[in-house]
Amino acid sequence: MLIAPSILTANFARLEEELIKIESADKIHLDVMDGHFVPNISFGPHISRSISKVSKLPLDIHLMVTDPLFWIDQFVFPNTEYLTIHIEANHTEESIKKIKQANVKVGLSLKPKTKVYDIIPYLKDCDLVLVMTVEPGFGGQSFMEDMMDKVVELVKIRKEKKLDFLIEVDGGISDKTIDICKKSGVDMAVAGSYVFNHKDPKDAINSLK
Ligand SMILES: O=C(CO)[C@@H](O)[C@H](O)COP(=O)(O)O
Repeated sequence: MLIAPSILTANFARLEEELIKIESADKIHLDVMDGHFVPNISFGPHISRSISKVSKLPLDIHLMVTDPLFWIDQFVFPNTEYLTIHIEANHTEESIKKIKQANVKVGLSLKPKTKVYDIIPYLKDCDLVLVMTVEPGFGGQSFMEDMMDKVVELVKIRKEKKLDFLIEVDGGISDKTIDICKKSGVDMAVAGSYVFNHKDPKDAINSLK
C-alpha cells in the first residue's frame, strides 16, 4: 500500500526538517483548506510552492475548497502528481477538465455523508478516488470504519467498468486501522497525526507499510 503522510499535523515552524523525516513515504499529502468548504484554514499556494521546491516526493494535493476552478492553476508545480477536488464543491466537470489540461492526475473526493453513486458519472475521468474516513477539516479524528463499504463498492465498480483509478483513504489512519483498509482494497492511505506524533515518523511509515 502506498503511504502519503499529511503534513497537517507537522510542526510548521520546522517544516523542512519535518519533510526530511518522511522521505521514505511514497507521496506527500497537502491538505489545502479555504475556511469555507471546511471550517478550518490550513495553507495555500505560497507554502505549497515552498514545499514543492524542497520535497523529493510527488505531491498529492487535496483541495478542500468551495471553488476549485479558482485555485487549480495555483497548485500546479513540477512535482504535483494528483490534484484532488471534492464532489460536494462547485463546478466538478470544469475543474476536472482544468486539472487534465494542466497534465496533472485527477482525484475526486467524497465526504462521509456522500454516496459513491454520486461520483459514478465522473469515475471514467479519475486517476484517484479519495474516500474521506473522517469529516474533512481537522487532523486527529477517529477513523469511520463504515466508510470501508464505499471502498469495497469502488473496487467492484472499477472492475465492472474496467477502470483503473487508485482508491485512497484519509482520516484516522494508524497501525490499528490500516489492516481493514488493506483488506477492503485501499491502494493508498493518508496518515497525519499517526506519522507526525510518532517519536520516529520513519518507523510510523514502515509500520503502516
Ligand atoms: O484531510 C484531512 C483532514 O481534513 C486529513 O488529511 C487529516 O489531516 C488526516 O489526519 P489524521 O486523521 O491522520 O490525523
